[in-house]
Amino acid sequence: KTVSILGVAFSGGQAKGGVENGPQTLAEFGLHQQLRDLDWNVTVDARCQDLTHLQPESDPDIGKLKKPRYVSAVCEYLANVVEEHAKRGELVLTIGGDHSLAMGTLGGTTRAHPDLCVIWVDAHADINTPLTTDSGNLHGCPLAFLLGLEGTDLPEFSWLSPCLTPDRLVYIGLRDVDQGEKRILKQLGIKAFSMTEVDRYGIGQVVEMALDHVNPNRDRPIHLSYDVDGLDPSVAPATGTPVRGGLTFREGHYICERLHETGLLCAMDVMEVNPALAHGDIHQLTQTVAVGCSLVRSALGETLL
Ligand SMILES: N/C(=N\O)NCCC[NH3+]
Ligand SMILES: [Mn+2]
Ligand SMILES: [Mn+2]
Ligand SMILES: [Mn+2]
Repeated sequence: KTVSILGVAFSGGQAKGGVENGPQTLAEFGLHQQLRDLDWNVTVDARCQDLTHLQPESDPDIGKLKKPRYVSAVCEYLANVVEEHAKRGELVLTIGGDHSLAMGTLGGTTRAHPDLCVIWVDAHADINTPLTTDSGNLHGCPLAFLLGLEGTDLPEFSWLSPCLTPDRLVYIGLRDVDQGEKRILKQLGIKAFSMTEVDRYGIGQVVEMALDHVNPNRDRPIHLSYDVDGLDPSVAPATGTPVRGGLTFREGHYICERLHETGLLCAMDVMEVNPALAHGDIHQLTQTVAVGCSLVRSALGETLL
């Protein structure tokens, strides 16, 4: 079994510097060898390492959207690389970088696995459209583009055809959803297990209900898109938009352990690790990087016993 690791040093979907160093910090923490030790054949694809050459000379806002052409170009490139690895039957592991990259990862994996389902672990819904976004930061919008929602049919994103339907998406960990996003979730009937449901039912039940919703016969490939801010800030402090009341260390890992058990994981994204936001505290940095690596190990088969 082969896992292809794509480190994508990209921060264009949001405004805080440092998230582009996520991939390197996880690599330096030893992630690659850790996966080899779990009997994975690890290939590291460096093509997405540094995509700064894709940044256009000028990239004026489109409406509120910031750096639209840069984000689009990076995601288009990433989608092609992800597609290549996914079509070879490899598990595609993308280390970000900000969550706008999901337009690339899911853009690529859905070409190889059109019947896939998505488990989106995040404090945020990341489903703002160009019309509902406040900040214009595209890391808050990837799912709107992937679902082809109103206003996402921009010529600058013409390479990305809608590749996801609402019934194939389920969230775990939501607790900071914009008003416009709440409307969209309701209108589209998208299943979301917020932290309220995690507390009400427990993570074990939540993951089963999530799988029952998007993968009732347990026969669809699963793309796990993991924003580390889904975890509580006490667990993963070095991230751009921390929100209190998140998943515990164990809840965060249980999701990965359970998804490994399905044997259906085709891709995993680990997004929004920002080493620059450790508040100068080496422990907060190490803690966040360590949890990023352990989430991956759990999704790739590491067990406690
Ligand atoms: N981390 C973020 N998304 O996952 N930030 C953007 C969301 C703001 N509504
Ligand atoms: Mn996110
Ligand atoms: Mn988030
Ligand atoms: Mn709890």
